[in-house]
Amino acid sequence: MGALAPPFIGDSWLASPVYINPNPNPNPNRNSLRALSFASPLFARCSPASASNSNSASWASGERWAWARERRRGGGAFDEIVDGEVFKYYAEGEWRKSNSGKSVSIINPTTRKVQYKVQACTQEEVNKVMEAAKAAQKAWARTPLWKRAELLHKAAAILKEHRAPIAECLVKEIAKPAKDAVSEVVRSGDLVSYTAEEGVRVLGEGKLLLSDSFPGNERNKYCLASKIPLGVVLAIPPFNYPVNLAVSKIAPALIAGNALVLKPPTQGAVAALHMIHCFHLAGFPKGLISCVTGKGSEIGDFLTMHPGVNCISFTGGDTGIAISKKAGMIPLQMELGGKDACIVLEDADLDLVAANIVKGGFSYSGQRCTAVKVVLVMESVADALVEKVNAKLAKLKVGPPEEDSDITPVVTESSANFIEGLVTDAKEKGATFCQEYKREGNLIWPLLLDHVRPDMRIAWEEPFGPVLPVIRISSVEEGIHHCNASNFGLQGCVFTRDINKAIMIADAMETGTVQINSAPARGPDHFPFQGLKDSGIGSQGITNSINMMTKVKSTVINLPAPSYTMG
Ligand SMILES: NC(=O)C1=CN([C@@H]2O[C@H](COP(=O)(O)OP(=O)(O)OC[C@H]3O[C@@H](n4cnc5c(N)ncnc54)[C@H](OP(=O)(O)O)[C@@H]3O)[C@@H](O)[C@H]2O)C=CC1
Ligand SMILES: O=C(O)[C@H](O)COP(=O)(O)O
Repeated sequence: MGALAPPFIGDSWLASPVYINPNPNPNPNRNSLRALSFASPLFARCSPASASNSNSASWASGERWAWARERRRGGGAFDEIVDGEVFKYYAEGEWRKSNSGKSVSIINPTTRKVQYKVQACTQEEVNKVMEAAKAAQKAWARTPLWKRAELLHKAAAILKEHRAPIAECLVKEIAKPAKDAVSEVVRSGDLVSYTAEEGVRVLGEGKLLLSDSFPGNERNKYCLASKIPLGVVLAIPPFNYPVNLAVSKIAPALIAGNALVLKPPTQGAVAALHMIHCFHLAGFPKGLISCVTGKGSEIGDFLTMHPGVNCISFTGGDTGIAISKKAGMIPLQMELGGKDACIVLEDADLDLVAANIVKGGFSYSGQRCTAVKVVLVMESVADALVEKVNAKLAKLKVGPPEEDSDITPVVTESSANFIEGLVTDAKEKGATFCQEYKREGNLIWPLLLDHVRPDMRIAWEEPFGPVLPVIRISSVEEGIHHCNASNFGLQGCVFTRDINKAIMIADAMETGTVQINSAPARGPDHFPFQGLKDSGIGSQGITNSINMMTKVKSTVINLPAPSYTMG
């Protein structure tokens, strides 16, 4: 392995490349991949030169200068979160190095080189964080609601102020297109502010129940029910929204009076650490918020089975199913995978459908749980729809995230290999390729697969990449049947001009949300967001998350004799 230069240490960083690799052929896997691809007639691959600048030396140096500019915009605010070449973890209000002496590397999906390193925290460090969280939570629960809200508003403002350096991390760690990366941070600030306001409303109210409304009772008991915190909330977000899906757990937990321990995804951890620093700068009490880093496969079980955890809010893949079996008797909020179906009827506005399929299926290269993941279109309009979608796909810009390309490299090489496996299976089983399959490293060109049949893996599995299957159906019932036969049930959508039909189809689809005449989406962030079946447990969205991170406490006033208030 080559020597790592500090990711950004003042001016000295400017002089050194992000990664100094003495090996002229640093990525042996890349050659083996290429050998594999050229061996197969299916795959026409681009040479490195033809791949939209993705690896060129000039781009690499331009990239470093842009990075340095962003760094300066951060104004040194983030200096204390990094030590040498490794980012610190956050515990008891401080940025610390792990005693493990080990780090975890974060690979830039575009360059496929080490971009950052984070601490590999130990079990002992997790124990300490949990103890501190428990102690801090007691005091926090006694902090007036308006003060909690005030701090959250402050954190939101700091987060938005530092959107540029945080967005830059998202670009480098998860290859999120530059504009989308900024949007993620701004959206996160808005989410935190909205949560503060909503929390004041939702948690500022309780319920009064009078006993004489239940048969056989007089009015001698008054029940006062209010919402109280759970204790320590463990938040585990996925790589695709490491900031937004972290704050969507952090803000509701905090406003409700809980302490919060964050385990960020490895890809996206540095963006998450920057975001946590914004909460630190806002002045939250020591120990209330912590962020422990390390591979989920190594510290995940220790965290999720820790006796100090009173609630887990998780977003990710099948890992969530395993967590739910091990977690014990604590509330769980799980948002897992999806195979979001798009049902297209004969009377649909095909231009609208095509625009939504391209945006819904291919934005962030299909790496969204709410991406359109299978199109179920009536045979009579299928040719016309496929033609319109293909015309739009041809206009997408494919390349590095720094250039704000529409299609950027997928998050890891193993993810790209998985996607390729689905494509190979579809090819072998006779799907029609509307475009040539192309791949350069982790970068996969957008691909529409027509005439997909249920015996193909892509009909059921989520690629989490820019590959979309089209299944032609001869009846609406066939489309609903395919949607409901999936083990997932996150979102779905239906396109028709007939609102009565749309509502009946929406009712019949076994998914947490159905969008009528638009692609699936989680936002706006205060809308309820939930998955049925293997897609999740519970519901998110700001109000639902606040409620989920509380429990109800009742105090009953027992009068010696019935008492009725007079008008
Ligand atoms: N429904 C939804 O809202 C969303 C669903 N997804 C789904 O997530 C998948 C892709 O995201 P991805 O991040 O790869 O998902 P993963 O399930 O692999 O990882 C999600 C998070 O869990 C952590 N983790 C891994 N192993 C464990 C463990 N044993 N215990 C506790 N935590 C663990 C990961 O950390 P580390 O990175 O260190 O491994 C990461 O922070 C897709 O299947 C997609 O459908 C993604 C986004 C949203
Ligand atoms: O994690 C995901 O993929 C999301 O929760 C989807 O959010 P979006 O619909 O806003 O992209």
